[in-house]
Amino acid sequence: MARSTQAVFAVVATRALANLVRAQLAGRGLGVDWRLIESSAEAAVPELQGLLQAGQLDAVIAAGQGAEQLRAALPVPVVQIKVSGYDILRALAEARRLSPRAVLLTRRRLGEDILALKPLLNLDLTPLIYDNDADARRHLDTLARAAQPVVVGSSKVVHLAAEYGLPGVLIYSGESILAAFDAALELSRVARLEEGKRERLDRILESLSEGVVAVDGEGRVQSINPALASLLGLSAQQALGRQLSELAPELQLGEVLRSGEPRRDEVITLAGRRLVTQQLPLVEAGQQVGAVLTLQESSAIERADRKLRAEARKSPFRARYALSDVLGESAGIRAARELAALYAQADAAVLIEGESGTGKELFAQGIHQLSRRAAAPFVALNCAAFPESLLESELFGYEEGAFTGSRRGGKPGLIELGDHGTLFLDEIGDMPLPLQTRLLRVLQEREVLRLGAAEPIPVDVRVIAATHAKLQSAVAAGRFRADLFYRLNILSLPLPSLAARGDDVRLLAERLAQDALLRQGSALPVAALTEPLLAVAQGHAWPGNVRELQNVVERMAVFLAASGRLQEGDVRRLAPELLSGMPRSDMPLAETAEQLRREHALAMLAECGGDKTMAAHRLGISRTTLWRLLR
Ligand SMILES: Nc1ncnc2c1ncn2[C@@H]1O[C@H](COP(=O)(O)OP(=O)(O)OP(=O)(O)O)[C@@H](O)[C@H]1O
Repeated sequence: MARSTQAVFAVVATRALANLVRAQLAGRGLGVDWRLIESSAEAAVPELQGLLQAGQLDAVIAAGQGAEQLRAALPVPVVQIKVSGYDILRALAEARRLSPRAVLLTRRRLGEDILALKPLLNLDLTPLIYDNDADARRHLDTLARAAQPVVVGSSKVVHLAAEYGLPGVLIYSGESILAAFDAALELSRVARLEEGKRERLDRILESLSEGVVAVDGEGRVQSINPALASLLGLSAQQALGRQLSELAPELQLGEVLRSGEPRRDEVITLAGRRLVTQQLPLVEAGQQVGAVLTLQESSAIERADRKLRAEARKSPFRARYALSDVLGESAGIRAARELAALYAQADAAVLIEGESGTGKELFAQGIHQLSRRAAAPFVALNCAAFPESLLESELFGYEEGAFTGSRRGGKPGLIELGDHGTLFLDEIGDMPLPLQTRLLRVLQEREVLRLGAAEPIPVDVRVIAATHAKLQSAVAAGRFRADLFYRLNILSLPLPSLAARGDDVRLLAERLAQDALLRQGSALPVAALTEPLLAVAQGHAWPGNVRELQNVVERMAVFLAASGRLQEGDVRRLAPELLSGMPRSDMPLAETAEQLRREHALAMLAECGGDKTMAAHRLGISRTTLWRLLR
């Protein structure tokens, strides 16, 4: 249906009103296309329907009962020309000019308050009501025989009055007609907006490969998209208005219509296909007005699920930490942070040396995040965690058929997946010699050869390697290739152990405790955890560094959140490793002996369940000596 760009109105009016419309509207720029149908409402219906089908009708304007009839017959806005108080006054004044007597002949009582002003008009006015044409004629016949007044009324009344030789005055005014045009303009503007929205929605529904159907409160199809209609072997047009359950008994929305509750992910079989349905109530202004059902092929969902999982597998290739996540204010950690920030600006290989748990991966991520490679992948691999063959295929990937059981289409290795990004190789010292040779080739040639492949693939990765042991001794022992060592150790970043970081232990313990308590949902102050912990851990060597501290804090937080209180005795019981730790290598001998004595005493105290008298007795010392030791 071609639609005209300008709004098109039809005015339906008879005789006197038609003349007024012509006189009022001719030559006026109304910004609309309008036509006058000079006939009764009933007789105008076929012509109006024709206009509607041709897309040439936005609104109809008519008067009185005719407007009501047209509203019932047409699916377009119908605006009624209203009679205002001013119209009545104007018509009565006009009547007064023609005669001192007038009759207001209308279907309904009109302008009661205006009629109250009758004495002012100096007019002998009688209001009369009529029901139908015969009734109107009866009144007019009586009037013609007797008083011979002027008759004020609708177009039809004026026409009938003329038949009885009575002068008539039309009750409508030009202003009422213009007001009706304004109302029609507004209505058609809103209707066009609504239609535009509906059309857009239809286009969207048409473009969906999923089936969609909406029903009204009685389960009748209000809207259906071609995907579902064709599944049902119908056109959308054929399905409209019919009961959905008749079209396809498998598609049930009755339960949703009854309960107003959505039903999700139900599996049905329709036309021999396994489909997953979603059924939702349709609610407008708080009222349930129907329900909507969508259908999707289960195989499409499975495909999407596989794809999502594959995507999710890729996401670990992102760095989660920045250098700002490296906590600590000790000179050692500050220097390391500054060095790392500097290295981030370069693109050469970095070798991070530090004990286990000192934050080597954290620093590697931080460097990547601050480097020009930040938007590309950060791929981490622990070389100590895999046997040689697996490590090789993980790193370099393989071609289809490279070995029995190799995946179809082959598999890219981490070096390839880290293209344009950073490859973090933890525990590089544990990399077997043959793989060291292959890695060296990647770094020299900037290309990777998948296992079983003939052609290398160019790659651009920055390598950050890490080691807990001095790599140089592995080189000296012949376990690590010297040339690879020099390739990796261009920028070297030594990380201090936690024990060498002084006050950082407290700072880290406090920050970690804060996070751990939050995770436990505890509102207890951080000091309730850190004070007893740090008191017991004094002098502890922290061989597991920050990771060890993290674990201990986590354990204490769980206990504290559950019991509401943490005492030194609890710490000793929960973290006995804090007592049996080896003295640190950088301690003077006197301190070492002191620490060993204290730890032994603490262990005994823990064994005695915190009973100091018993612990002192078993240690063979006085309570005072024990107290001094533990101070
Ligand atoms: N300075 C620090 N500030 C905050 N958290 C830290 C710091 N150092 C380490 N961590 C945390 O300690 C844990 C261990 O760090 P990371 O894995 O980086 O250490 P690593 O040296 O790579 O250990 P490993 O050699 O055992 O793999 C991580 O959870 C990390 O976030």
